[in-house]
Amino acid sequence: MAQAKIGIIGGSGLYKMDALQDVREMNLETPFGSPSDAVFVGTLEGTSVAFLARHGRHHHLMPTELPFRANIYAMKSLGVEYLLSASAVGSLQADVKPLDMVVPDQFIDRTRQRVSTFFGNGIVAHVSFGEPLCPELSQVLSEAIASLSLPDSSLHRGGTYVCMEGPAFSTKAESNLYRSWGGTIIGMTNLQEAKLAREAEIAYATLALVTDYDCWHPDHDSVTVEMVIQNLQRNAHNAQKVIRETVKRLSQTPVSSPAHDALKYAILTPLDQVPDATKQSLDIILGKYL
Ligand SMILES: CSC[C@H]1O[C@H](OP(=O)(O)O)[C@H](O)[C@@H]1O
Ligand SMILES: Nc1ncnc2[nH]cnc12
Repeated sequence: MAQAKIGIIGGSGLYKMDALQDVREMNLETPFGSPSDAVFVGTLEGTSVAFLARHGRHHHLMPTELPFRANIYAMKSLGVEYLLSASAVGSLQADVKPLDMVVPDQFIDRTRQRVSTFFGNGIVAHVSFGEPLCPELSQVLSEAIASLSLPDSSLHRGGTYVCMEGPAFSTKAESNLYRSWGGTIIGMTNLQEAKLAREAEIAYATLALVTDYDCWHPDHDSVTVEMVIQNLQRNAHNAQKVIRETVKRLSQTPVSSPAHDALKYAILTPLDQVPDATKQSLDIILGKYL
């Protein structure tokens, strides 16, 4: 039976959910290794949710080192159908200010060293990714933010999240290039999660918390970790409020997401041709098609 239909991945500055009650700490193993940390399953707004600190509770994992597959697989194994990511981002646009919140609807992938698929080893699948973030879940998240009327924080619905490799921040030339491409915000983590969540048929949406103007803005200092953490600390309480409100709304009115059937027409390899070991390691993801 599902332990939690809603999952939360907390990024920089969001290492635990304060309001989570009756918490169980679950140390999960997956065919793709261990997740970033234990998954905390508990009750939020009367609903069972699973929380994972993306970089570990002591922030010991770099973006490049994140066990993305294990993290998404662990969420899937708990029965998660909706996954909310809370992430720190830099702004690439003047009207997107530090402390604002963005619910992006697109990505540009500038990563170079990451595995972003569960497939291979005898099974080929190509999921649709034209709408990389779930529009329905993003809508619930946006409505939750808007309903809270947070002071000092504007909501931006839609926008392009540029996902870079890191760990060093961008050069000015890169930052300006991303601006010229129409990028709205920049971060280092969400693209792989969104792809893997899609392959695992989990609806995924991002609450992007703006912490800085990266390094392009002539009137603002270039991003530093200190700046990111300071602004996140100012915003952490609001982020938790938004997550609680989203969970409340989602549990009252669950949305149906195209992501929940993402594999229906995506798998090219006849399943009776897939090696047993591969079938076994993808059991939780392929289950309903086997
Ligand atoms: C601490 S600044 C850079 C760091 O913050 C963001 O992390 P997350 O997406 O997990 O909130 C960014 O992607 C970098 O990993
Ligand atoms: N400017 C920036 N670039 C990449 N990741 C970030 N996370 C927060 N601010 C960032």
